[in-house]
Amino acid sequence: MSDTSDREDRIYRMVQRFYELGNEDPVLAPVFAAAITDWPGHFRIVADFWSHALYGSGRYRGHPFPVHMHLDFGPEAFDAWLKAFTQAVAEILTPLEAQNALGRARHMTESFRVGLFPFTLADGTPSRMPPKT
Ligand code: HEM
Repeated sequence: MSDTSDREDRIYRMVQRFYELGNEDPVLAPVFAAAITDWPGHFRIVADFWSHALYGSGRYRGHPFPVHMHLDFGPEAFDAWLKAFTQAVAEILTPLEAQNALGRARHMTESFRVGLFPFTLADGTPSRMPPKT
C-alpha cells in the first residue's frame, strides 16, 4: 500500500472507531442516531474532513459549523465528543497525527461552544438562549 492510501485507511478507521465509542456514550448516541442515517456516507465525509485537516488533501470542502446548528444537543456533549475522539485518535492514528487532530478538535469544539451557546445562565451554564429577565 502507498503511504497515501495507508494514511487514508487509518483516518477512515479512526472515524469508524470514534463513532463506535460515541455510540456507546449516553449523551452522544441519541444525537448521532437522530441525524445520521447513511453511516458509511457519513464516515466518508468525516474521514475526508480529517484527511483535509491533517494533510490538506482537498478532499473536504464543506462547512461543519452550519451542519451542527440544527442538532439537538447540550453543552455537555462537547466533553463526551472530545473523550471519544481522544481515545479513537490515540488508538489508531500515529502519535503526530493524533496530536494534530486533537489540537484541531479542541479548537473546533471551543468555536462550536461559543458559536452555538453564546449566552451564560446565572448558574454559569452555557446556553443557546439569553437568560430570562
Ligand atoms: C458536541 C459535539 C458534536 C456533536 C454532538 C456532533 C454531531 C454531529 C452529527 C450528528 C453530524 C451529522 C449531521 C448531519 O449530517 O445532519 C455531524 C457532522 C459533522 N461533524 Fe460533528 N459533532 C460534534 C462536534 C464536532 C467537532 C468538534 C468536529 C470537528 C472537529 C465535528 C466534525 C463534523 C464534520 C466534519 C461533520 C460533517 C459535516 C458535513 O456534512 O459537511 N463535529 N456532527
